[in-house]
Amino acid sequence: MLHTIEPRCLFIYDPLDEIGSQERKEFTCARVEGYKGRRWDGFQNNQCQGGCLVPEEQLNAWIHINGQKLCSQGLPKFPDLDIEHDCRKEYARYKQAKGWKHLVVYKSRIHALGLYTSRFISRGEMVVEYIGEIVGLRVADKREKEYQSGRKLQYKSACYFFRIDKEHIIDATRKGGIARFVNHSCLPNCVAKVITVRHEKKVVFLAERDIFPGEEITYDYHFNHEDEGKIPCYCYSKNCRRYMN
Ligand SMILES: C[S@@+](CC[C@H](N)C(=O)[O-])C[C@H]1O[C@@H](n2cnc3c(N)ncnc32)[C@H](O)[C@@H]1O
Repeated sequence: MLHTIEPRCLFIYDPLDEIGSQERKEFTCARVEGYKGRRWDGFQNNQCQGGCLVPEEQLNAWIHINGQKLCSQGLPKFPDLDIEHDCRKEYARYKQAKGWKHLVVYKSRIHALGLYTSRFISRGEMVVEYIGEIVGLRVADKREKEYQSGRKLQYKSACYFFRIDKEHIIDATRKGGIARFVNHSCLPNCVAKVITVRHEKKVVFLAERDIFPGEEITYDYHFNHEDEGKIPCYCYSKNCRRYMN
């Protein structure tokens, strides 16, 4: 399947609409792939607003490793997403507190691997940064073909491109962080946002609501609806649009 990295293919998505601003940006996850879904083995049936809870013993293991408490008591309060707040400050806080330490890559019932939290995350908190190589469209096009060709088999089944603006893509395929494992949901618990820190663009995922230990971290990929071929969605949320594009 093809990725949507050409400008004409990409949906112009404004995450700021979702957090109450009129300002428009142009970025999204740049990935298209058909997938047949997976059985729900190993997962509890109790859903949390489209989230996904891992088996309890697994969660206990993570909490044991991370030394985290299951509840939000004692954690600092973060501002509501409706209220304008300084994302750069939140970014600095995340970096200082090593905010990614509580995130775990684990099998997902949505697709292959997913990213989970082992601790409570408050609404408005920065969850993770999408890290990778920043490349131009031409390089991204070339790499896309390379990844899709038989030569790089390990990258064939998943693509880790995130478009940050008209000219740049973050490629997390070979050099990337754990945010590349964040799956799409039609009822996500995070929203993606591009911020500028010291003249550099960063992609950050912010919690759109409180997220509980064991929940899978998700955001809405906002794939372009005009892409040829429908890509089935397996987010299993109650308002699933059935297709990612
Ligand atoms: C950035 S990867 C996400 C991580 C991926 N699960 C992995 O294990 O590498 C994006 C790809 O995951 C798959 N995916 C993510 N969310 C999905 C969903 N809701 N339904 C179907 N496939 C999904 C699609 O193949 C998509 O192109």
